[in-house]
Amino acid sequence: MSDTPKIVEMQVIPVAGYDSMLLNIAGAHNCYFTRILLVLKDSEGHTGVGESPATGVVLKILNEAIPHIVGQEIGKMNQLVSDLHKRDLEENRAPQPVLPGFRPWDLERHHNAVAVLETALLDLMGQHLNQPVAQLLGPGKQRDEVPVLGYLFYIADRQKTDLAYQEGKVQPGQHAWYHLRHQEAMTHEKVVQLAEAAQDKYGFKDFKLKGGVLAGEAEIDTVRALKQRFPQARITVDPNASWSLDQAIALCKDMHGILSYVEDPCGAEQGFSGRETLAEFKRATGLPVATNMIANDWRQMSHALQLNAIDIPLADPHYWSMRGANTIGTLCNAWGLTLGCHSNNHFDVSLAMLAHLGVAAPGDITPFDTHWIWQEGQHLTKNPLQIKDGKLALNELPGLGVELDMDAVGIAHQRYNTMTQKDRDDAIAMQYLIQGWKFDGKRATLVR
Ligand SMILES: O=C(O)[C@H](O)[C@@H](O)[C@H](O)[C@@H](O)C(=O)O
Ligand SMILES: [Mg+2]
Repeated sequence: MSDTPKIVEMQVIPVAGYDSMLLNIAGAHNCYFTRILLVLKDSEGHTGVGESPATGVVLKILNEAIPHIVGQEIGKMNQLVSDLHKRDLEENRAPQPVLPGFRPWDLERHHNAVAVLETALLDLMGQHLNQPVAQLLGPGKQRDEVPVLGYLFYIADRQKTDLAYQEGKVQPGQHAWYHLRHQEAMTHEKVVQLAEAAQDKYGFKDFKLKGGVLAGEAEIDTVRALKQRFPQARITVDPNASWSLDQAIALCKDMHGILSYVEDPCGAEQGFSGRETLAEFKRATGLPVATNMIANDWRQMSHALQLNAIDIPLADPHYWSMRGANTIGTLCNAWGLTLGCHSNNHFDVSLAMLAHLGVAAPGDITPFDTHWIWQEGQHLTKNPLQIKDGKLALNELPGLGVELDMDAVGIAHQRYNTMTQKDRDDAIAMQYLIQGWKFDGKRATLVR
């Protein structure tokens, strides 16, 4: 049996990039977002990479995994991933520090370690086989392009803080989007202006509004304004389950033809799980439901499907893993559901991960989430994919198809090292806007 290449080096590199003061139920994004790059080098001279959300727990799990990975053959990928999953679960079972600004869907972050290892190994395996990662997922490549949506946020006034947000100064010849994405946008008009600039720059046909920020009625009015400006667009809103079931029904029941689907309109309440309240919401409104909060492992997924609670599972490869998310795509195709993909702020390695997942997903897919438009320009690879006409397309390279720009990675790593608060905590920036602000999953961020 011929050996496959051996892993000769494993680097775990936390990095930070600039972010805008984007608002959501957890508060306001700080001026930096953090990610982890996992870099594997093998005896054939190939470099495999993966990107993950960054928490101290994920860093700890990955760094402790190094001696278990280096020296192993890439052909043992499944064994290496499942062994790490077992160690990850043990880490999970240990009493976890309650993260500041803790949010129920943060738990999946701890599976990030397993997912990012699998991604880097798939990158190496693809290079060894001279195939794109998409061909190693499920039934292989299904399409050439992946539709992605314009992910819109209300943006707070960064000048009310002393945090190091980018000003986004108008540069001659630069697209207006690069200025607007740093400016306050708290009205329907300003959000529509963001959508117009994003559509002009990236060609989006569909939009998602991050809700859970203003009163539900105001956010529905913003959705109406977006639909009026872009009558052909599929539009959704995601209040991260901060609306009560009754409130969600009242806000959405008359939105047929305006909202194409709703993401996590409600969640656990009064002893009922989010799976149960979403099922009731669907029955009451007839609107399709997407989620990245209540169907985040196979046990939750089974209950969600038995209750007919969801239509669009947002399978994020950063916690399901690339192959886990692709399996959900297979399940969606067989069971009449529609695959979507959740995102957090990310760099261009994650952009490539989303693209390979989308290219290989069987059946119909809904436009994938991506936060890339908020970070585009901060490249950590030499050849980032581009969003054109609202779509992503793979390049011709094997594996993940990315080549790290180690100078840029070094700068982003240094930026991470300068940060005092490294784990995400949206309450910090939010407390500049509302003194003493605390996270409350059932109260919109600015409704205090
Ligand atoms: O503020 C954000 O970037 C979003 O609220 C995310 O934290 C969140 O996970 C979002 O992407 C989602 O779809 O729920
Ligand atoms: Mg969501």
